Amino acid sequence: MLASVNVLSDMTPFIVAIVASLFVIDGSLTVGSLIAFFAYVDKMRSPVAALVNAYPAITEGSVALNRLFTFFSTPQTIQEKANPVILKQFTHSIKLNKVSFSYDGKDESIFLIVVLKGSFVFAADLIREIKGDVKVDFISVSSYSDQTETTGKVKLLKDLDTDITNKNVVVVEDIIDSGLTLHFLRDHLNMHKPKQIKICTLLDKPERRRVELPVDYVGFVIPDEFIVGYGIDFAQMYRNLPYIATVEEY
Ligand SMILES: O=P(O)(O)OC[C@H]1O[C@H](OP(=O)(O)OP(=O)(O)O)[C@H](O)[C@@H]1O
Ligand code: HPA
Repeated sequence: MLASVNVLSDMTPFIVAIVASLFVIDGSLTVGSLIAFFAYVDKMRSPVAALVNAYPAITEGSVALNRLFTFFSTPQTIQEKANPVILKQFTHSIKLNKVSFSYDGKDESIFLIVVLKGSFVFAADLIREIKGDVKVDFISVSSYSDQTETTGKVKLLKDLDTDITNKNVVVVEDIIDSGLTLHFLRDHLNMHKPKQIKICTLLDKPERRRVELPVDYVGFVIPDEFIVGYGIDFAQMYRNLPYIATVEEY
């Protein structure tokens, strides 16, 4: 439609020139009138051409407006409580002591694989307590979306950058809940043929386990509560809390 209007508008001067020339030959139109008419036609054509050229910008604008309306009319998925409790300032801190990992009793160098995002605070504290050779890489997975229940689908967002073939790997997790994340990760990492994989987690919630998963190093076994703080989130919030807290009523 737009193209045909454009073509028609471009062809107008030619059509007018041909028809008017025939009138001039015929004697029913003077050359002066033809020139004046030609000038008028061009003036009428310009606004139509400008409108046609502006059409893509108008369409883009209406799509953008539509998106804005959709954004403003989307209901909030996380409802704030009417009277939220303000958390008091905590003075406690988390301190890791006497950290060591062993592989078949041998003192070999290790390769830490930090599972983003939740483990970044724990891993930062952990790695500074490790004596001896240690290398680190990051892998990013997600399965909780903005809710307190796993979606059951683990999405790999970022793979390792380094080759771990024949390496002594320690996977560093913040929390193990259903176990689905580490189950997926263990299978994924095994494809790279490491020498051994050990699993280290700050928190373990065994009551919620959906799959069997041997865990080698556990900081704390915790009850079935939703945890936030120290890198751990609820809908991407609260990772900055310097302590570990539980979310009520979920
Ligand atoms: O044992 P699971 O039930 O699988 O749960 C554990 C996983 O859930 C959290 O990650 P999340 O998907 O929330 O991503 P995040 O680390 O980026 O917060 C947490 O950091 C673990 O990786
Ligand atoms: N808190 C935050 N993220 C989580 C949890 C939790 O208790 N369990 C699994 N992912």
